[in-house]
Amino acid sequence: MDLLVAIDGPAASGKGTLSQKIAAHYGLRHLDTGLSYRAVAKALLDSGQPLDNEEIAVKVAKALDLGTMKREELAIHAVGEAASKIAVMPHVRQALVEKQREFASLAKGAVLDGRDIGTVVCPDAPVKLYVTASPEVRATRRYHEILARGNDTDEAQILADIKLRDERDMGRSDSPLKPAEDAHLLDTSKMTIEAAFEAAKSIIDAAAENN
Ligand SMILES: Nc1ncnc2c1ncn2[C@@H]1O[C@H](COP(=O)(O)OP(=O)(O)OP(=O)(O)O)[C@@H](O)[C@H]1O
Ligand SMILES: Nc1ccn([C@@H]2O[C@H](COP(=O)(O)O)[C@@H](O)[C@H]2O)c(=O)n1
Repeated sequence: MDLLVAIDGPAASGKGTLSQKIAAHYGLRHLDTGLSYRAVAKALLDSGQPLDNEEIAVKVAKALDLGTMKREELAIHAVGEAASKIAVMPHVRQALVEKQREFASLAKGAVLDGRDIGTVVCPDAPVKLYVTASPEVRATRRYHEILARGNDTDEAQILADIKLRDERDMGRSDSPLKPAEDAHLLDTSKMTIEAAFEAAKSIIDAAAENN
């Protein structure tokens, strides 16, 4: 299917899980754009460089090859926090958005997920979803995810981090996280992964019929 699906939402809302399932179901390529911000942040952390120097961060962003990003290496909670700090920098965003748009245009049908896909990266996408869940539900999901990876963690701290990250992502001046005007809202707080997928599928199938 030649279809572009834009999925946005806050941290741990389930947009990545949903995007993967949608991509597999419709035979589309998938780009988790959060990984690109994480990759830049991790490269800076690993090389002992500051997270608040835009010039350095832009160089790293421009050199990034989206094809080399490895989810397992970038999934660490602290890398997500660092990513949201460099994501406030307009020139870093510009460099990454360029690569993300290229992915979207080269692919014959794709799912992109992130924070600004429906509003900035692919504003003309025919299907846009804004996936959300309460901060408490998201913190509990992330807590269990970290425990399942065999790491110890503190759920209250995760909730505090999630709230801070929401503030940073929704409050920045460049490309803040918000639903596109034509996005379908999907609150998964009380939905299983399967139920969320079924709801998303109905939205996508209806949109595909109308196009
Ligand atoms: N509807 C759901 N019910 C229960 N657990 C869910 C649901 N959706 C996702 N999860 C789980 O919640 C966790 C976070 O999901 P996921 O990684 O997809 O979120 P995300 O929005 O992509 O997060 P991030 O922005 O931090 O990458 C995962 O462990 C996933 O399995
Ligand atoms: N399109 C995007 C995607 C991500 N970000 C920033 O990166 C952080 C990490 O993203 P995850 O989805 O992997 O959690 C996120 O908190 C955002 O600050 C972005 O700005 N735009």
